[in-house]
Amino acid sequence: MSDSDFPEACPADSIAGSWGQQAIFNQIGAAIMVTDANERILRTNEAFHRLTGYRSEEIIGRTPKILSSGRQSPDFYRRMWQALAASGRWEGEIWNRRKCGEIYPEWLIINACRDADGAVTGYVATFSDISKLKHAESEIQHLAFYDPLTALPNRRLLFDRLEQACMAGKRKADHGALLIIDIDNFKILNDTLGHDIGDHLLIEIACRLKQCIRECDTAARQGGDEFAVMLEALDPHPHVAAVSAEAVAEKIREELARPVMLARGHEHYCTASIGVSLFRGQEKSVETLLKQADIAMYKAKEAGRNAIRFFDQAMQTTLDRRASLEAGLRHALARGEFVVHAQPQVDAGRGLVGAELLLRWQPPGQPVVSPDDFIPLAEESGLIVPIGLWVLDTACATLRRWSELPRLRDLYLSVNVSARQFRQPDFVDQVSTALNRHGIAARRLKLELTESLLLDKVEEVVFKMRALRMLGVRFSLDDFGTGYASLAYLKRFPFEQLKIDRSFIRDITTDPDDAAIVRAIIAMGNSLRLNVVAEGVEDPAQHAYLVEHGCRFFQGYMFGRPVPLPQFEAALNGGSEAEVAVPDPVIGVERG
Ligand SMILES: Nc1nc2c(ncn2[C@@H]2O[C@H](COP(=O)(O)O[C@H]3[C@@H](O)[C@H](n4cnc5c(=O)[nH]c(N)nc54)O[C@@H]3COP(=O)(O)O)[C@@H](O)[C@H]2O)c(=O)[nH]1
Repeated sequence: MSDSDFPEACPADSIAGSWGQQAIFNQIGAAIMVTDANERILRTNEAFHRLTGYRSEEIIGRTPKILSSGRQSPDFYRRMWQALAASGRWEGEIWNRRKCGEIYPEWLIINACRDADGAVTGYVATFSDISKLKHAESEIQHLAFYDPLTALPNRRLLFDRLEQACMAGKRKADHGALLIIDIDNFKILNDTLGHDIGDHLLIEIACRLKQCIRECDTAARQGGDEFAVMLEALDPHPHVAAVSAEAVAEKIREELARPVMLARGHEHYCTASIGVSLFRGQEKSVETLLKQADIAMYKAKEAGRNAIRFFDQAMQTTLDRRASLEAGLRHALARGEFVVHAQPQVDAGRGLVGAELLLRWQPPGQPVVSPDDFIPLAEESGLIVPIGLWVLDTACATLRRWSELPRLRDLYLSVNVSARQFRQPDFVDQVSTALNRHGIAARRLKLELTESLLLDKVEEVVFKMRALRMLGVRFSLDDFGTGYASLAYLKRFPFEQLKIDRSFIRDITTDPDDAAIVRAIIAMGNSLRLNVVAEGVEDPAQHAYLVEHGCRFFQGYMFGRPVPLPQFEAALNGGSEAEVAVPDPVIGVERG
């Protein structure tokens, strides 16, 4: 039965009396209470007794005040009576008290009863307990705004609170600070010890973060191993605010560095990289603030992790430059602004065995942009996929041309393949399409991969490499020594070549540690039957040392700097070879 079932114009006692059949009244699921015009209770039903705990004889003749919880203000009741007087009806949420003293929320509908002259003769109230509904609502609310694992506010709630803090900051002129806290090497812990242990660590981190901040601050989990802390009302002076924020960041860093006892007896030492950005009022948007703190956090990572970095103007300048570079990069391919340079690779007798193709970006009217500046950007934005395809296609087209020139047809060409490009599901197809389109021998194409690619989804990487090896394509491991892969680990991957990173070659004749590392890499590489290439060879002393210790292939300024591809081809194909700066060039055939 709904409230509309009650007649609008009828005397209350007639409802009580004429519906005299208490049995019918009692079958109604909602609690019902009928009062006279003075609010004296005339009649109630079974549902009323179940809900309030009062029996009929305890309640008849009393007023509904007996149910009052005291939670509603006098103003609330004033408005309720105004509505009843005006429209004869009121509906809303109200907190009442059961006989046992328990306070509960109910949805209450009151209809005024009037006689034929329109005078109020009483009221009929129907109500139901909405505790379960409220509980479900608050659970939904919790799930929407809190992280289920750590019970910390989630990214959404943090965003709301940042917006509120910025609005409050405008009035108070105080600076606040946002700290982005990323747990170093969390992925390794998760992958090696399992997700349960990873979860355990995240919960412990959440507890420690809460201990480091004041009641008015917010600690949140952004997702994964990234947390955030919002510090409010620090100081009107940015320097003072920065000092306070740094003190909290340092406290967090120290607190997180204390050992954590994980399940199965693992004692874990955790470090964190923390980025800080100050804010005041609405000087910047919350999106900008989050971005800035994030950039500062990446600076902390770049500084070797376990560090704190503040976002500052220099970082903003970098950000602006990156944004304009990215905008330009989006059109660079379509506008034909990319070119490739080639750098020779030689054997121990200085015979040319191949070349590496290196990408250059030449925006019109501007200086050439170094790949070190635009490749990371292209990777982040995904543009590396079409750009990498273009390089691959250019390499195949070049090999096709070379195949018809006797002095060049035995050379191989190496191209760099970024992790994101390699991870494309159709990467194998992309390579084989490029090979077929130009009809070249796949063994002349060498793909340079870096160690970082080998640390994740190993089976997938091996599968793709094997598929391409079956076509004849060869693989070179680039920048070896800078990552984490050991030579034993490398045995799983079908590499044919290994390039010692140039940072080890630079001081090889003066730094005994670098020299020892290089000797070990050459010895192990040779024993694994890999062609070891030393890159970055700049002078004869480095070259002599490398030859003496068994290195057989070389790349570096000593044998030729990267030059535009047409210049490289012209020099080798009948032109002046000195232009390629390959001293004593002997066009050789690759060994091994
Ligand atoms: N995913 C792709 N990455 C690419 C591509 N083209 C280049 N790159 C990567 O960019 C990084 C920088 O490259 P670059 O500025 O071209 O530097 C190369 C050489 O110029 C430099 N080099 C070579 N010899 C010497 C030397 O004797 N001294 C010295 N100081 N530098 C030297 O080394 C770079 C070659 O690096 P590598 O590829 O590791 O062999 C670089 O990481 C490129 O990989 C591309 O098309 N796709």
